[in-house]
Amino acid sequence: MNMGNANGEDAIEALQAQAHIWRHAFNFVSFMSLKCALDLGILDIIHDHGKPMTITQLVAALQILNPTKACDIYRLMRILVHSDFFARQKLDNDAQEEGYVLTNSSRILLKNNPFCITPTLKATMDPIITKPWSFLGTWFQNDDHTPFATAYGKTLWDYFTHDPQLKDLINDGLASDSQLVTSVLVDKCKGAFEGLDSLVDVGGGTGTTAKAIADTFPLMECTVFDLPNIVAGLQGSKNLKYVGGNMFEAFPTGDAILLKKVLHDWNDEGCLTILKRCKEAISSQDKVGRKLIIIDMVVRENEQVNDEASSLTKTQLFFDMLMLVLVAGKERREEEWAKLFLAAGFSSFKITPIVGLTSLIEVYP
Ligand SMILES: C[S@@+](CC[C@H](N)C(=O)[O-])C[C@H]1O[C@@H](n2cnc3c(N)ncnc32)[C@H](O)[C@@H]1O
Ligand SMILES: O=c1cc(-c2ccc(O)cc2)oc2c(O)c(O)ccc12
Repeated sequence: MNMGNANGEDAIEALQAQAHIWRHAFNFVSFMSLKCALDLGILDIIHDHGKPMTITQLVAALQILNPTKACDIYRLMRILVHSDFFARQKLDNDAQEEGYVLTNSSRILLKNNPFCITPTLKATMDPIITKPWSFLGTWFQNDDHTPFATAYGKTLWDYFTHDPQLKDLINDGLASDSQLVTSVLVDKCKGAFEGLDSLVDVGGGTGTTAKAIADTFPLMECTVFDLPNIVAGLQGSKNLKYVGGNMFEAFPTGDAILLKKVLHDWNDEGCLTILKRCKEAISSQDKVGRKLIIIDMVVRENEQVNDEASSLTKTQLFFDMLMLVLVAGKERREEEWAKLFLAAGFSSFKITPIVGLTSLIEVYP
């Protein structure tokens, strides 16, 4: 563009650029409007109503005390319809009046949906988690570990020790995310676990994934290993136990070690230490078929064949930035994974995309 001598075409280009910038700058509006709908319980109210719900019925159910705010609920619903979280439907075939109904994207946020990801969303939407994004620029020009550390002067894990509520919020979020991935895992990727007598889920959190594996394979001895403050007081079962410790020091051995969304929390140096420990832990077994099983993202940066693939990659890149901001971790491409496995002394690996963003990676000693 010629900056000094603007003509009509320059102005059209500038208007398009402006619209593009505003669209991105206002991405947070959808996010915050959805947060408001969740805070007010609008999704469950519309679901429990059982048929399209008019704006009048919704306002009444929300018990809006100040009548001047009632029409603002319409404005909130309008942006949420535009973002595909709700749709408008005729009350019945002949009627002109319309009401709000849920869409696929809001049904998954209902409290009683077995795959509800509302806790994950609530964790990412929490002001403690969103504040460090404002420190990204400052962080690039200082020596801090993460923008989170720039904002709070401590790591996320240290923050948990003085704010158990944040710890529970993030753990509930990760557990709700695990529910969905794990149900697909034990169904579509069952073969990866068959024949194993023991499995240690390192960094296994509160055990959602290991519980599902232990239930699917009752003869497998499963161990959830995580920091002592995460596993304290958790009850195991016949073939599931909890062990507290530090994965950078030592963890129990097994035919298979599982690392689910653990390596994305660490930089390459941290991952290498964990991977070498995993290799030692499975090498001490004499079982044929022993392996490391990783569930994490494999970023498909250069393979966008259609709009859906391109949108999945974009979401993976968003998570990559979240890991940078919170924990100095990263989401990795296949070549980056391969380099780490080779450096840790593994001989080969196999990637199986599970569904959506995540893949199963089997790594052999
Ligand atoms: C992103 S979470 C993943 C949890 C679980 N695997 C899942 O998919 O829901 C990472 C886990 O690593 C654990 N962790 C962090 N540092 C650790 C350490 N030094 N030793 C053991 N576990 C650790 C955290 O407590 C957390 O539960
Ligand atoms: O807030 C989060 C969210 C995730 C997360 C959720 C869903 C996915 O499919 C991948 C990642 O992971 C987190 C994480 O690893 C962490 O250390 C802190 C926060 C979060």
